[in-house]
Amino acid sequence: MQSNTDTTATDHETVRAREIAGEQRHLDNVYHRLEEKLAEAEYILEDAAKRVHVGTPGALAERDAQVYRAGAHLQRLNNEFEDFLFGRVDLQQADAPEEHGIPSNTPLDPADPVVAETLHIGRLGVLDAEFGPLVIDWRAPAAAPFYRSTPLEPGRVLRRRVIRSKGRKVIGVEDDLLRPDLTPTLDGVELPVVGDGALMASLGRARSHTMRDIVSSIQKEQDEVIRAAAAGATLVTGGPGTGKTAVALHRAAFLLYQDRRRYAGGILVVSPTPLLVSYTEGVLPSLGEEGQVAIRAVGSLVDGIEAGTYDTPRAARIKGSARMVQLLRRAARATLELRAPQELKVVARGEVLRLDAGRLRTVRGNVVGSGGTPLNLLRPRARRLLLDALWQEAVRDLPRPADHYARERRQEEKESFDEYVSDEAPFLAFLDAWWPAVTPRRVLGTLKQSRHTNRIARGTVTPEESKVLAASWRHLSEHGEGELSAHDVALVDELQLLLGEPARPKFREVDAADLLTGLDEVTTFADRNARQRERVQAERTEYAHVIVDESQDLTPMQWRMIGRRARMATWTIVGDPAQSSWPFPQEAQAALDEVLSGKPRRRYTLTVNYRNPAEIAEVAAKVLALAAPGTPSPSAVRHVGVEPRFAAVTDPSPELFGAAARAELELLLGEVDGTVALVVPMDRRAEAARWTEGLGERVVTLGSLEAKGLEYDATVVADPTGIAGESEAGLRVLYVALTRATQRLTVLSGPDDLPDAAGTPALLRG
Ligand SMILES: Nc1ncnc2c1ncn2[C@@H]1O[C@H](COP(=O)(O)OP(=O)(O)OP(=O)(O)O)[C@@H](O)[C@H]1O
Repeated sequence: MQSNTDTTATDHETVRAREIAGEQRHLDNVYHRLEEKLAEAEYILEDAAKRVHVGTPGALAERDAQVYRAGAHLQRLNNEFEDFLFGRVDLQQADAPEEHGIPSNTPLDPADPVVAETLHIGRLGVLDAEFGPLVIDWRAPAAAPFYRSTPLEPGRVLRRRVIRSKGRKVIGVEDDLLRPDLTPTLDGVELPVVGDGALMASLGRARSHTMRDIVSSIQKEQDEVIRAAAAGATLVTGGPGTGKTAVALHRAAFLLYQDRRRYAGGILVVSPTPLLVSYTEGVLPSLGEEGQVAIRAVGSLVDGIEAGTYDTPRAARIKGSARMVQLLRRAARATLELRAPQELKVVARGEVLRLDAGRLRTVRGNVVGSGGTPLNLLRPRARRLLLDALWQEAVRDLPRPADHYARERRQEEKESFDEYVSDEAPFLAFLDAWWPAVTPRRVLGTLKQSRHTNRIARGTVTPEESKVLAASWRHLSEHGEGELSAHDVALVDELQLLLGEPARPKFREVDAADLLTGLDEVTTFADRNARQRERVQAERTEYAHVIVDESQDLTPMQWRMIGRRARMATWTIVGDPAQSSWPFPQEAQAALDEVLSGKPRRRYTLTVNYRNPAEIAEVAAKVLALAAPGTPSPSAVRHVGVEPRFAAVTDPSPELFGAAARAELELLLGEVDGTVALVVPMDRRAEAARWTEGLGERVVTLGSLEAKGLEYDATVVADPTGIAGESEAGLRVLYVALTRATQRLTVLSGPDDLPDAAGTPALLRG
């Protein structure tokens, strides 16, 4: 005979199985409909292809538009969605009819327990043959109650359900009853409630090397950010693990859904490291969005350059500072003048004409003027002013023309003089040497000479700082070839602006000063064509919306670089000042203010830590109190029942320390199913890579700055004192390292920071 508890358990299983079977029927209907839509899209494509012979421009344009729409539709339907259908809400009767497709969220009678409407939520909207909603796109206004309703503010929602499926098979449902005070009914039968809630189930899962979307469990405060209006700038702060990265990516998908035409202009997501880029890259495709969103590391924003080295904290601090603008301006000019010939000598009109060093200096000053035109674009102007100066030499001893006819004749002579001289080999060779095309890398190449750097840096950085800068570029060739850091990339971008693209000699050279004054001479088709091409190229570096992740780390120079790609854009900026590795927040804020200049801002704070269990969050909070006193810790939503482990190596030998780190990693590999990370000070990365050799793919070794934004099932933070002492921002970097784990944390200290009797190293005793 069965006991009472057994009976209850069996009943639960029966109810669960029945509910799963019900959702399976709905999912089968959805796939059936999707197949019909797929066939329709294929037909449209074929039909459009047949219309290739219809000749009128209007018909061809319509065909193109049709092909585009059908192709996009096909691509989205063909996407292999995991959990295509993931949510359901059962709603009370609304107090008002739908308006503009948005259902009222207020019940006619809050005490009415009857389910009047059921909505299913999924990654894409699917309509049945009668245009009734089979699935509502998660981004549609009608789906908002799924994310916004809470037991405190349930709106019309009686029950919220998360549906889990694999391929086409429903494998589980998790319910939240939002009106426990009522006994909701559907078709006269009590509404069953299955499972313990979806959020906890999803947070407890093992982590892999890629981030998952959170579409089935977005929380209310996160949903408000995702659906915030696009205009101006949306600024989001929140502690580690509060979902800032996840929210930022879901917001990109939301914006595309809401205004695909506008955001077809491109959404740029700026990430701090290539590691975080590859970690987050899969999220948007899993939401059905690809193509319009470019996720790029801050060191990869300039085409053709991939930052590959790290600066020392000292060098990074100088390179990131806005003082570099002035220094680079001078460096660009100095590079132009480097090895410039001191005399111009040409033979024309039967005599030798010369411009000496003093005269050349004056001409150069006039070329540059005060307009701030990029140096490379000034070459046509340099050519013209040199010709003018030579002409003055040529007519030095002639009387001034007396009347209009004489002036006209002189002008004609000047024109043939210009034509003759500008084709002369000595003049051309001089121009090449005196106004060479300068590349950003070439400028950096000159700065590796500390004496040169010191000379031009006067008043912008100290002699000692210029030595640090020069040392950081010592590995570059004279032309600046060699690996660059993420901070260098921002400098290259700034230089690109100061220098401009070198003029293209193929076309008539356009005087940039004329362009600036608005005087446009008669242009050839080639000119217009070339300019048009330049404009299109320039537009490719501009985006309609820019999302900045880990914004707290951006330097003023990096803000300037990103700002140049977002002149017309709206913004979403997420970050956590307490995790900042940039030591001068006020300077960075000033650069951001300049970039956002006058755009309206809306601010949000995320308060719940979904990553770290409370046991780990508590240790991190101690470091937070030191790193950013007064900053509140986000509250952790779960406990794992295991305290972080503190281990120590008393012997100073690096080998013993390495062996201990390896042993700790092996221990953790046995305790968790997913990934395990070892985080070490930046300058111990090479030795740490040796400690972990052969431990397999689940183990990752990271320098402290590389850990930004990433997460693992378990982490070993080795040499916390070393990490804290790396720079002025070291404690904040340590705070980042301590908040990467979803289940287990081990802190391994060396002899500099031995634990007390309770096992806690001095640094973490708080
Ligand atoms: N609503 C949610 N449902 C399920 N998981 C969530 C939810 N919100 C966040 N998470 C998970 O919590 C973890 C932390 O999220 P995320 O990396 O976006 O946080 P973050 O605020 O960017 O953290 P950090 O500042 O440390 O980089 C991720 O695994 C994410 O999937």
